Amino acid sequence: MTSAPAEEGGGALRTVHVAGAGLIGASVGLALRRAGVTVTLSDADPEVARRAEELGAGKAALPEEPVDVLVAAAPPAAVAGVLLEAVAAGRARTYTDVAGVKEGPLRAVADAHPGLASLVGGHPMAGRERSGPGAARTDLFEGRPWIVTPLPGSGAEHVERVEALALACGAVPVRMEPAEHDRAVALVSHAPHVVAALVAGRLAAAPERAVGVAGTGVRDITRVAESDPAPWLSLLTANAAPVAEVLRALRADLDRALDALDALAAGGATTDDVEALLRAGNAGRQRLPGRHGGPVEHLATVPVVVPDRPGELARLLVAVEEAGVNVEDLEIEHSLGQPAGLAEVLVRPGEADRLAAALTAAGWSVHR
Ligand SMILES: NC(=O)C1=CN([C@@H]2O[C@H](COP(=O)(O)OP(=O)(O)OC[C@H]3O[C@@H](n4cnc5c(N)ncnc54)[C@H](O)[C@@H]3O)[C@@H](O)[C@H]2O)C=CC1
Ligand SMILES: O=C(O)C(=O)Cc1ccc(O)cc1
Repeated sequence: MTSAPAEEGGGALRTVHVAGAGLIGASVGLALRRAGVTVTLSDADPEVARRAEELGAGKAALPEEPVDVLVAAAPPAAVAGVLLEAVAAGRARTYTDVAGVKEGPLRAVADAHPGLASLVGGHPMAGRERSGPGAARTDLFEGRPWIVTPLPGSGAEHVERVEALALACGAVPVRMEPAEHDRAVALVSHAPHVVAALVAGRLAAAPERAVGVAGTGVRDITRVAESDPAPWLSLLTANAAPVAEVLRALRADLDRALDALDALAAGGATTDDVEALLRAGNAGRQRLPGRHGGPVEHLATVPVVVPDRPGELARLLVAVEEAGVNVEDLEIEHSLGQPAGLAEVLVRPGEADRLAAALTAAGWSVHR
């Protein structure tokens, strides 16, 4: 679908060049093309740019004229080099990036060009565990925060143009200073990643019989530990000090939890301290915004037994559609060798009873 060029702030956004056509660069290209923007793409590996073009993310070429915005979508360690080359070649009116750390890469460019008004950092808070253009999605940024980090020298029109870029990608722009950004992502993304890796690492050499009885809790808390280490190594290298600060505070919490558990194990202590840490967890989790950046959406789960036969899941989804209910999310629990799996259909709370009744009437086994 193509619409008129994106109009919000800083004038219309008509032309964008994306340097780095991997997961994020190609997703930016796809989203901008959907918004009617003309996109050109380049990559250190021309084959990657060609694949992104094939998927519809833009034309694999350098721009012939300066574009409205150049987006550096290379790994964090390469971003400053990409921006410096582009600024030297005069490729755009406004320059931005999407790297997951902001202070280091932006300072390197600002140091070479003090007071450069056309430079504004950016970081979409959306990603996937896979990389490369083949993993790109047009709707990757839909409803997600896109952190925009102006520098002291950034001009207002350039900040607005980067916000227009975020909006054209379907994201919600949020302004922060680079250092505030780096502390925030250390807290909500980088340190949690390290903790997930540490928890999952405990399982690596554990007895098979213990790992074999794992349920959904440990899967939930270790999901991101499945990611390719390379991009996370770049992020942790570039944001080491803020991440260490979060982990040091966590170490103090862990020491308090140990004291409380040791006291319980020794007998005679109350459960107050352990309860306090569990309640602090409830309070923190409650503060996480929902998928669209608003308050947490509490979805209702309708668990349905799905026989392990080809086409059964598709048949279930058709039955949900026939019930007139929108699927907000879908999770599948399935153990090897079992003749059936459990599909957890997540729907708006007001619709769960109606869906359960409709599926039961249609012959599905609903576990509620
Ligand atoms: N993967 C994720 O979940 C997210 C990543 N980001 C940021 O997006 C940026 C790109 O990450 P991904 O798309 O995930 O990685 P990716 O590995 O899918 O793509 C990066 C691309 O940059 C290219 N590249 C490397 N050096 C280059 C250079 N000097 N000039 C031009 N292209 C170059 C690589 O060949 C590769 O195709 C990173 O800075 C990352 O921090 C931001 C939000 C989420
Ligand atoms: O880790 C997270 O919180 C994500 O939601 C995915 C992600 C990974 C890397 C980024 O730079 C930004 C977002």
